[in-house]
Amino acid sequence: MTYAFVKGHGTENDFVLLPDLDGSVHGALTDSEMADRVRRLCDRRAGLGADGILRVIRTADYDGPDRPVSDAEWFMDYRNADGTLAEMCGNGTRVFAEYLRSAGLAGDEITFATRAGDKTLRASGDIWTADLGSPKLLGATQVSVAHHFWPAANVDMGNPHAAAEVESIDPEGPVGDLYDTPVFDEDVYPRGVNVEFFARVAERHVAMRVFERGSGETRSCGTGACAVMVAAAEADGLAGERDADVTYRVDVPGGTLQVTWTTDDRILLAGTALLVAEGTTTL
Ligand SMILES: N[C@@H](CCC[C@H](N)C(=O)O)C(=O)O
Repeated sequence: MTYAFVKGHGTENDFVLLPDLDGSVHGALTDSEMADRVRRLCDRRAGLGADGILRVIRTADYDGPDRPVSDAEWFMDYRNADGTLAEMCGNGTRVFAEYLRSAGLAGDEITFATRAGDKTLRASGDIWTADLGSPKLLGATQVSVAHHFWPAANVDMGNPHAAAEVESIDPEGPVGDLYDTPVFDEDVYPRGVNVEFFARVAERHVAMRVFERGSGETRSCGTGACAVMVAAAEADGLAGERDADVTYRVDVPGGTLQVTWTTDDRILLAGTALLVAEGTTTL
């Protein structure tokens, strides 16, 4: 079977988009067949290569796991490179919105469904800003790599994060090459976790690396950048009531994101979204 794909990325967190505009292209697959297809597509040697898949489907046509309850026309069916489902993908929301705009299916503002609820995005030129809703600060936890241990903030952005402040994110330092999953508390995160390491660059400016659940180390993670911002802001005493919005610059290996925590407790993630290729595949 041959079907269409589009390749895109947000700060080099890359995705294969699968337009499934009437639900008939991938809808006939069982869950395990779909997971196999995702792994084949994301394979960086034998496939197209991606950190995850964004299936573009009408909410009413989606009949798979975690069916959203939403009046929004479109559903972002996100899957990690290992075939697992995730609730949310921050960079993915921008790339998904850019696809809908470029296909003439949306304008500069759109609300669509995700497994973590409806999300609204607005574009200004090639920068999309996603309103990812209120973060949940769930206390302190711990992560470790190669017998180095760090306290981490447990932040829920719709999906789970452990954000650890470190002296340096240099791969030559204690954080290392992040080939393997950092050790985390499985009682706190029974369904796995995305682990971020961040270091201070300047006031309200941090740099991070991430090991993503289901994808390994990636060049960027939007919800991870939000979790890092929330952890840094909490450490800076800004997690309580704010009388003005607070913005942090978050550098990732693939670029730069801006994260704003508003006075009404919403997290706004701003960054680029680029579509770089389209074609057909038999994978
Ligand atoms: N890269 C994404 C997060 C994708 C999901 C994550 N790996 C998970 O399993 O929760 C982002 O930009 O937020």
